[in-house]
Amino acid sequence: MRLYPSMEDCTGSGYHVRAGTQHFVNALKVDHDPKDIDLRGQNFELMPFGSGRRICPGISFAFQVMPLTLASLLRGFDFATPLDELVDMEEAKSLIITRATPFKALLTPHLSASLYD
Ligand code: HEM
Repeated sequence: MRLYPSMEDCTGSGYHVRAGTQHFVNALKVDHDPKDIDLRGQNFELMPFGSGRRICPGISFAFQVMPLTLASLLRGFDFATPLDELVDMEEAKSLIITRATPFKALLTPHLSASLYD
């Protein structure tokens, strides 16, 4: 989605970065009450939208739409795992956090069929 990736060497905060360098932010997990975590990229604990100058420009739109989307899904469907097993939260070894086993969910409509048109 990045419109203008940096194609040349550049300098930021005193660091010289060569063109083509892959850059990863090392987000440290600090134990805070989840409701105190700022998702707008301010405190580096959880940055689903990135941070700084290149932070996701869709962030405000996403904040408006996500609760409605989630509420609609929860209102319209029962969620379960295929064999009713607990969700396996084991993490795979990777640069970013991914699941060791893919997450599978079974959604069952629980409202009258006409409401899903
Ligand atoms: C839950 C929803 C979303 C999440 C979690 C998300 C996450 C992200 C992340 C992590 C980045 C990279 C930021 C960085 O490099 O520092 C990004 C970039 C971007 N996002 Fe989103 N995004 C979401 C929704 C949206 C929406 C709704 C739009 C547009 C309507 C959008 C448009 C963009 C664009 C254009 C960029 C590139 C910005 C740039 O490179 O300067 N995103 N997003």
